[in-house]
Amino acid sequence: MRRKIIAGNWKMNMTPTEAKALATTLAPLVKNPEVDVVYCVPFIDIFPVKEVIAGTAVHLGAENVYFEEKGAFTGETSPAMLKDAGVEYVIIGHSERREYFHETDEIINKKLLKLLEHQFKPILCCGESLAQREAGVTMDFIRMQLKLAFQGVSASDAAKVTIAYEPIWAIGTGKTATVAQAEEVCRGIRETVKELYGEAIAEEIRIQYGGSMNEKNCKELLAEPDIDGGLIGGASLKPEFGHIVNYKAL
Ligand SMILES: O=C[C@H](O)COP(=O)(O)O
Repeated sequence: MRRKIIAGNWKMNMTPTEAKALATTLAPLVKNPEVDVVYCVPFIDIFPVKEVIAGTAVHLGAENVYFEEKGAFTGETSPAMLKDAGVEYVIIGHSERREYFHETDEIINKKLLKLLEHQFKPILCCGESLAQREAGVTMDFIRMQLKLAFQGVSASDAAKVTIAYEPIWAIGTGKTATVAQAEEVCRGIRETVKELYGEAIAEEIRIQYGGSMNEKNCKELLAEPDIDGGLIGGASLKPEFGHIVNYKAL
């Protein structure tokens, strides 16, 4: 039985002071022993958030990483830096990074390999645009994204990855995929993992849905057999995140 994983992606929100206040507000709300809860926060918020979640069950995550070990890469953050700061999960391949920062599948593959080398738990995002959905190529596109991202990754390492399915048209738009659409793609992702690594890894790997998930739609989405959690943007910045973590009680 896969454990659910509900992660907040705070994106470029929250100054260190605000981050500390948010983590403090959320502290009494995010308790659910059945769920892995992760806060993926901007680099500059890692230390203040770490201080607040110390001694709780909340896991610390980052929103990005660079794939080189160290050196003249102004503005970048290495895996060793994140490891030393206590980060456990790292988001890679988010559509915002692909679109605004021109991250290619090749870059995402390098990041995935580097994170696994350093024993992180990567959260690998994938998802189609509206044009791709309307053209009927959603699953072909995602299958390609996954095959490229997982190049060179061993089966035992693959199981450590969480895959986040995020339809681009649903991110921050208030337009959630229907439960059937989300489950269909998450099942397709599991089938792709099975093609790549076999049934045992496909059954083990966790797949999240992300895209306008909120306290109103999370219970239904999380009840689906292939949706093992959520990657939450907007709603992770509010007390609502606590309700999502306790989705069974909604
Ligand atoms: O990483 C999170 C997603 O991009 C979803 O963002 P959202 O919940 O604001 O739509």
